[in-house]
Amino acid sequence: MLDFRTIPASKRIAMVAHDNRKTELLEWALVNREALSKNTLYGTGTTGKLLEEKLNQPVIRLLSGPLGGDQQVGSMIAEEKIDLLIFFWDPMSAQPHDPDVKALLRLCVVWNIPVASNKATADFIFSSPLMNQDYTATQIDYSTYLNRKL
Ligand SMILES: O=C(CO)COP(=O)(O)O
Repeated sequence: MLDFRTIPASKRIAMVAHDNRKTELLEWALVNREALSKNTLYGTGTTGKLLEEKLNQPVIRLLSGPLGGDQQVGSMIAEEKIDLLIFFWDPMSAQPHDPDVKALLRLCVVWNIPVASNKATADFIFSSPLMNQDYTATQIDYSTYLNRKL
């Protein structure tokens, strides 16, 4: 259940792509340039730089993924500073920072953050009426889980 609260309709969107999927993300971003321009964009180092050039829109740049960028995005999610993640990760190649990628995707589940890993999902999210509403993805209630008997 979504909780309609304080976050304005403009979303704080983190955008990340592995090297083999950067072109795909840039293509999607260009097609959706107008919708993206209504939001605040964050990106890992290289992805952020390429997006800024392509969109001619400021992208707040974090570190490159292998240097800690994924962890920075995860930390922002845990601090409720990111509303939505578009992460085109590479399903065909191992990354040196695979544990960071997994940790980021895990935190998205913990904090109930919508994640797009491909164009189809990104399109579904961007065409959702929820994009124009004030909502915050609230943390799943883990109290039962945490109180469980071991
Ligand atoms: O490696 C990444 C995500 O795991 C992305 O990092 P860059 O945007 O710096 O290429």
